[in-house]
Amino acid sequence: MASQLQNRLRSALALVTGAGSGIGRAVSVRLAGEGATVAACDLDRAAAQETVRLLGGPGSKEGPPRGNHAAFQADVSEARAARCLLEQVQACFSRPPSVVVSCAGITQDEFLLHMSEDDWDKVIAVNLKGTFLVTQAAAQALVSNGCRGSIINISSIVGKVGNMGQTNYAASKAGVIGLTQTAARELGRHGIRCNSVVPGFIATPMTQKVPQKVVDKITEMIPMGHLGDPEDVADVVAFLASEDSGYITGTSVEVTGGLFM
Ligand SMILES: CCCCCCCCCCCCC[C@@H](O)CC(=O)SCCNC(=O)CCNC(=O)[C@H](O)C(C)(C)COP(=O)(O)OP(=O)(O)OC[C@H]1O[C@@H](n2cnc3c(N)ncnc32)[C@H](O)[C@@H]1OP(=O)(O)O
Ligand SMILES: NC(=O)c1ccc[n+]([C@@H]2O[C@H](COP(=O)([O-])OP(=O)(O)OC[C@H]3O[C@@H](n4cnc5c(N)ncnc54)[C@H](O)[C@@H]3O)[C@@H](O)[C@H]2O)c1
Repeated sequence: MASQLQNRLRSALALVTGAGSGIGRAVSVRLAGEGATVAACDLDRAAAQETVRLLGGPGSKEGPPRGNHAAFQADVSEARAARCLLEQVQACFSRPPSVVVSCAGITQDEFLLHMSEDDWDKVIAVNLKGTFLVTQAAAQALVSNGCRGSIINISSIVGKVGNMGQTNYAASKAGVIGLTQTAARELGRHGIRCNSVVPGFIATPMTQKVPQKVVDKITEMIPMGHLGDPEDVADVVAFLASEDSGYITGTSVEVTGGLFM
């Protein structure tokens, strides 16, 4: 990483949900690499703790701790858990997170004709309601403390163009964009920016579940010819977290290799 970026986020406290895997872990590593203190949250406590270890946090084998990073366990789809998460982060660091990245997400893919109500409910609960709950709790904490901030919500290109087998997921990710745009309209006066990142096909455990024939079909459609890496998404998240994007809010930034440009 260029040296001038190594301290770009030195004063930031960043809450990252879904930090235990894939894009959320890459985001945590990148923000910490730019000087942020990271509150790594995941449904899977051990996975969040592993991310903190990778950051050189408490209990790290990566040499002396670099920063006071900390792991938190929460199910973002539960209102009480989301509120408690923000309370715990503020109690731990004596301030609200100035950067909030909602990466927590799931898929429960099935064709519309066969999709169960439970498949629908689970995906909406985590991907859309979970993003709402974390965004709301974080915004309440920032506004009540008179703090500025940057909220970054991870949507998907599927939320813009749809995808076979993903009526639930596509609806959730389209909703994330609308939620984030509305939050941007309401929170701008408080100095809180809200933006969506819209990844395409990124090589993570989530996409490892996709049938290979589908992966092959989609990959052929990508102008850059290959899946993206979680770090490609983290690059954009770090920009939106920083003052280098200080006049950007309400946008959705695609990270797709040109898929559906
Ligand atoms: C031609 C491609 C058009 C692409 C349009 C939009 C592409 C957007 C790509 C971006 C992806 C990134 C998403 C990101 O946010 C992270 C994720 O969400 S990762 C999960 C993505 N999930 C999927 O793409 C769904 C994959 N499909 C499945 O899991 C299964 O097919 C399932 C829906 C569970 C149904 O399983 P079942 O066993 O009942 O059927 P088959 O798997 O045998 O499929 C039947 C035929 O349908 C074709 N198919 C299935 N899914 C897709 C798909 N997404 N795009 C295109 N074609 C699909 C499959 O190939 C079979 O075709 P054939 O009979 O010719 O073999
Ligand atoms: N991988 C892709 O191609 C892709 C593309 C576009 C968008 N996205 C989105 O990016 C985000 C991260 O996806 P990924 O590919 O890294 O997936 P991943 O499965 O590797 O990571 C998702 C993480 O979220 C956590 N999580 C799940 N449910 C949770 C809950 N209720 N509360 C808290 N944490 C929870 C999981 O434990 C996991 O650690 C998701 O929102 C996903 O929809 C992924």
